[in-house]
Amino acid sequence: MHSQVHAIDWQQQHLRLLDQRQLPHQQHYIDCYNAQDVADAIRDMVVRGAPAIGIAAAYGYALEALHGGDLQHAYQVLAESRPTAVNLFWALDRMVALNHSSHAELVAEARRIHSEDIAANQTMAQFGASLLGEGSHVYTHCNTGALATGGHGTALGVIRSAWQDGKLAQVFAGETRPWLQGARLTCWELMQEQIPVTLVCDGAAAHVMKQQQQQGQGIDWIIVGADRIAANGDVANKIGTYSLAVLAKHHGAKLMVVAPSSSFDLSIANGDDIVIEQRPATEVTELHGSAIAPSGCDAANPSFDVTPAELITAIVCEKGIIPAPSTEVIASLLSR
Ligand SMILES: CSC[C@@H](O)[C@@H](O)C(=O)COP(=O)(O)O
Repeated sequence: MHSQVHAIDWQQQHLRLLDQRQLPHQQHYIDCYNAQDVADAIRDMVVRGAPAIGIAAAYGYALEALHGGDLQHAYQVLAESRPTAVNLFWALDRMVALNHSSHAELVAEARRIHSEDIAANQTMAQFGASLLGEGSHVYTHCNTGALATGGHGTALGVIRSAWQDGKLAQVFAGETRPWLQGARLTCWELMQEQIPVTLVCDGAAAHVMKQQQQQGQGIDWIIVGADRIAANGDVANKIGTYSLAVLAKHHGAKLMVVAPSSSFDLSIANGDDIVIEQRPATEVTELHGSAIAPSGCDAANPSFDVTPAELITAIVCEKGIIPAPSTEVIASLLSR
């Protein structure tokens, strides 16, 4: 692993979370002592990114046990924090399965969920990087790095590993309105490792792709993460991913989705049944607490969208590469 920040730090009796709302300008930490503290941190975006949300929730559940709290209540508040990332429910279910265990065993399980995620990221990164050719131009969206996971990252893990393999010419990072995870977090992570990144405002993606193509330096791969992958390979990810998938088709770019097996939800046949989180309108109508839209303006703020499987070139998880995702291939790979 590299010198990446620790977004989630277990401190024996409490959980320390890097407050991602304040990045890149301040590295401020928030201490959580029970499940409610962790649920608040997830809902308020202190910790975000599907795998990181799952890991934090597992620690939140363990904290409640450690301090003799009500585990049913812990499950409930954590499960209600954010609806789309299935990793949250996957991690909580793993904890509940150990309900009659000691608090030490619950803490150990949370730590296992954390370390398994880091290992999965390393494996996926190698698989994903193997798909890239020399001198690749890639485009990513939101933040899928060390901050969004146990460490290393999913899509950003592939980008990190491809850079180490000498395969990358340039990374383009979409800013990702309204929380600006791309601008604030992805550019920060990449610049710390001197990986060449150009920040692109969301509305400029089509133009940048056309321009790169005209210059003979077209985007080879769009590489993104996932919050929930349905049985047929439809992928819910940060709002704007679907637009990029459509653009990729028009501009001859391939689309790679990188996510651990904990992001798959085989109980959902296709993406239509994935619950899309709607966040407050003020996140769109205000910037840093100042109004940018007329007072009383209505705003839609879906946090995620669903990209149909047919637009995805490959899904990469720690169990392998799924080219042209379909229900059959996904079921077969995940059962290994
Ligand atoms: C490895 S993170 C994968 C996804 O969780 C990521 O792309 C994303 O959409 C994060 O959304 P966020 O709202 O910041 O939690």
